[in-house]
Amino acid sequence: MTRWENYMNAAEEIVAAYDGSLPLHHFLKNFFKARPHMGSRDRRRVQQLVYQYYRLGKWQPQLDVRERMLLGTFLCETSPDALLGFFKPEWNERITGTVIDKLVFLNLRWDAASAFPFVSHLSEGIDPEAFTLSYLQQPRLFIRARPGKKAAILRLLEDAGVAHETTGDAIALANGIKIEELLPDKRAYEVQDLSSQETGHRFRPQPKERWWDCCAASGGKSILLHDQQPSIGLTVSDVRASILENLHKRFAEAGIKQYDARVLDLTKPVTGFRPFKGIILDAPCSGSGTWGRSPEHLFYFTEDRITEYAALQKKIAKHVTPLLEPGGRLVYITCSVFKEENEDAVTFLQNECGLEIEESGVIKGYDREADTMFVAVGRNLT
Ligand SMILES: C[S@@+](CC[C@H](N)C(=O)[O-])C[C@H]1O[C@@H](n2cnc3c(N)ncnc32)[C@H](O)[C@@H]1O
Repeated sequence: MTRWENYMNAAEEIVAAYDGSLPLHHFLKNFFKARPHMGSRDRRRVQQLVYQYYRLGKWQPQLDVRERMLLGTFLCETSPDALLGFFKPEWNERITGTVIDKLVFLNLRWDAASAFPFVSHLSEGIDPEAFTLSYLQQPRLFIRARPGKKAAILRLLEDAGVAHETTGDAIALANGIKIEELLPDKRAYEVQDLSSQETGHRFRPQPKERWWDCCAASGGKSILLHDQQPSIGLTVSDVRASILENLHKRFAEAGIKQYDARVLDLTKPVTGFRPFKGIILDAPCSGSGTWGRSPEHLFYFTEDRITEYAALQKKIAKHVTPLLEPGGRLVYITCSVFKEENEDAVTFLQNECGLEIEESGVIKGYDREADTMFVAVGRNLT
């Protein structure tokens, strides 16, 4: 059997065994751990086949797993591929064409609604075809240069001959780059998606204000906020004590020492805080704006979960908004593309939480190899 056939067999075995209950990258880690004879090159190639299979979502369901993997490879790859050359040499000759050219060659039509069965839930302004086609590519890796560090980072990248692109403080790099080896000073940057960085344009903290990042996770938004105004009084919380451990480590690396951290379940009323000038509610959500990085969700996510997330977001919003000072601002963020988690949440913030909405909208990432997010700013006018 050739190497290519072995790769196909392993990838098929993975797809047959995987049921979506673990993140795919965890499942793959366990799968390869149990097969130490597979070298890193073999693992990478098998993994790529599996991801390309899921990138097609539920499009072309009549094809068997093998055919879908080859179709995924053809549509997702942009340079000649030895495995594709072995199984489908006539496709491999056209690999450098655009996705549209490839579809024409195969006499296929992209069907956004079958690739992504949740099209009817998309937030306003999202183009279904462009958005769903973006799942064929993994978004790029983005870092955020911390204040005063951008020039030094760019010098290091240039000296190492690493391709990169900058947008403000964001630097886009190819996936798979060994960032820790390239940029050993961890205080100089944070790994953070471009759209996620742009949510921070709405924070606008003033000196000495009190801010609360109420769903802080490991603190990506908090560090961004603190970099904008290091004199703020910062409170962070999350329902998971374990993720706050990561936050403490990340804050220490970022040189942030003064803050208050609490484990809080915001589905319950919150007591013991003085009101805040600013609250960041980076809500637990479907993550559908980031599925280009985890395309297995295209296959395993179920529609009923949209309603569950929307209910959770409303419950949290209802409990945190009373902690806004008069004139204080709430920045509501999701990495979702579903209107139930976005526009409907804004209506709720306005009608049920009494906030005046200053701005709201999608931050598109799908047309620039980044995640797609949603942000709204509401003010307490009482
Ligand atoms: C989108 S993540 C936050 C990401 C983070 N702000 C960042 O920039 O890295 C949402 C967080 O909400 C937390 N969460 C979920 N349910 C919660 C609840 N009931 N109360 C408080 N936090 C909750 C999750 O543990 C998760 O860490």
